[in-house]
Amino acid sequence: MDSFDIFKKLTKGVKFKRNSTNVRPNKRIIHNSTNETLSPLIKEEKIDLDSTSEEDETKHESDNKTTDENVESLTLLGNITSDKRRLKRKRPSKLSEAERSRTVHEQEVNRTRNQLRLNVTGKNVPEPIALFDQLSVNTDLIENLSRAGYDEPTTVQKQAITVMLEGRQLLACAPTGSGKTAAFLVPVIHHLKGPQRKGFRAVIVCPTRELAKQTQRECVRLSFGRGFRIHIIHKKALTQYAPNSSQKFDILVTTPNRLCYLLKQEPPVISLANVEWLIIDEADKLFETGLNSFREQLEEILQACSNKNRKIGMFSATLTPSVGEWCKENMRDFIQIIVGQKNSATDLVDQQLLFVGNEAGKLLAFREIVRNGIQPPVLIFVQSKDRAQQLFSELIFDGINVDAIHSDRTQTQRDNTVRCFREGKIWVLICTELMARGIDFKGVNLVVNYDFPTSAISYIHRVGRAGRAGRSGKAITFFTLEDTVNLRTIAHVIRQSGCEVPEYMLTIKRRSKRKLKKLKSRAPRRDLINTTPAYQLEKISNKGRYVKLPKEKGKKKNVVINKNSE
Ligand SMILES: Nc1ncnc2c1ncn2[C@@H]1O[C@H](COP(=O)(O)OP(=O)(O)OP(=O)(O)O)[C@@H](O)[C@H]1O
Repeated sequence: MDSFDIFKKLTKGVKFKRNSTNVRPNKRIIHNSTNETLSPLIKEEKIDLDSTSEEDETKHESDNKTTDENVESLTLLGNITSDKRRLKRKRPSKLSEAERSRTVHEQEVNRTRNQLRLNVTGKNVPEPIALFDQLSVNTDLIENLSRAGYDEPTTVQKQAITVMLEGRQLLACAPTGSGKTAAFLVPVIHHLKGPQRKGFRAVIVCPTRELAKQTQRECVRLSFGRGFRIHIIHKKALTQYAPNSSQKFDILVTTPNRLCYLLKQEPPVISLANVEWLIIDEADKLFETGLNSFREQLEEILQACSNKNRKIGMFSATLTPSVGEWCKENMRDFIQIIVGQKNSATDLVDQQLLFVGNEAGKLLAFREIVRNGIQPPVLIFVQSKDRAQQLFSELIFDGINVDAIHSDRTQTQRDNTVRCFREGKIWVLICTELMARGIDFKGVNLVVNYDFPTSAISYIHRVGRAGRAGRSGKAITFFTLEDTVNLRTIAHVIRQSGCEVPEYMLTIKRRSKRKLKKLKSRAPRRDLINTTPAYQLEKISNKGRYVKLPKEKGKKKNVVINKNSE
């Protein structure tokens, strides 16, 4: 007779009240006291706790009957113990062979998703692919991908393409530079098949014109041979639009403002009635506070896309709750994909925070970086167009091949600057937040946050201009005492992406939400970027903009002025 049998005899006829609430408090105490000799009842509770999480407690209580058969070791009558393992009686499986192999397959798919750090939510999510060849699309599309140098799909492409190919609506969040553009273009091109002269059948909305142009280029490249007419609304053409203008086009890539301008005309001069796919790129940017009107614009665009089979795809490297809420309200049965950790910076960029003391320290620090040698192309982010202009005036006198891009420059100037930077004619490009989102400059080696970003989201996108398509890069972020409000948050983002930050930064007192919100909407006031002595400056506006007085003849420095961009 073993201890279990003794236990059974001793407790014959006794009923244990498992649902009794006065047993519960014991659980926590017992969980921590491993070496105590406990009564069978209490010990049983201990084992139960070890094998479950708190969430499972309800389920667990109903399962108690089977668990007491699993008791591994019982302490009875002092030291009499039994270590006999009583095996759980197996119930004959009711699963059919087909069901069993389906379950095994589902487990394998889940394992693959875990390995890819792919988190999906939604009903009946299609499987991710491993190779482009596995896609059920025409071979010309695969050839175009291969011609673009895309040998293997990136993680977001592996899952998002299959989801959209099945006609499912999608909200996708994947790191900067991870190929989200092709992830939505491939299924859109597949669904549209070829030109039909039915007017726009796909609309892609981007926050800036630069990004819209880049997306249009990628669309042309990936749809090569299909003969699609891919359109961007040009400023000049805004006045020339007529209701039939858009009939000959298939795909529209646009900013929300221009599209809504045309939709608002009486009667509307653009028709979106045949749109099958509406893609919102950099979705959270368009939902940012301050750009509230985009919600209204989106309503307008949605109403204009009156085709009842219209599908929506939302993409970004960062997501805010408002985007998720909007999707729940407006996208029936959508699937959500998150690659890696939500709202994190790319781990391909080596990130560093540099204390520079004050404004003057920033210029010194940047000059030091240049003295130590930089590998172009380099992007420098400042917080305003005025500061972009001020920094440009300083660096141009250092003989650096530099240019600046911001919203005060004409569209032609902006286009030329981007082209010259892409072609390597400009080495250092000073920019504002305008260029932080989506812009894909090949091989940016260094991003300098000259002015501290006003939010973690802004930081993630700025830094993400380097380290794209699997390449590595570097980011240096200057900070002064004025920037400590946001320092802790950004230090955490840097640490999360695997880079080192001093311990004290992670423990700086958390700032109030109100302060962080205020900072997000308005960057701090900063001293002018200027090393020219005051006597050489003449104030020209009450906005704090200055011009340099002409230098005396013969004293001019040897300067490389970039004429390409003009
Ligand atoms: N499968 C692939 N293989 C190799 N390169 C790729 C692949 N897919 C995309 N790329 C390249 O990766 C770069 C980044 O792609 P893309 O601009 O689409 O990134 P993104 O995820 O949209 O970034 P962001 O969040 O900054 O907008 C581009 O240069 C693109 O050509």
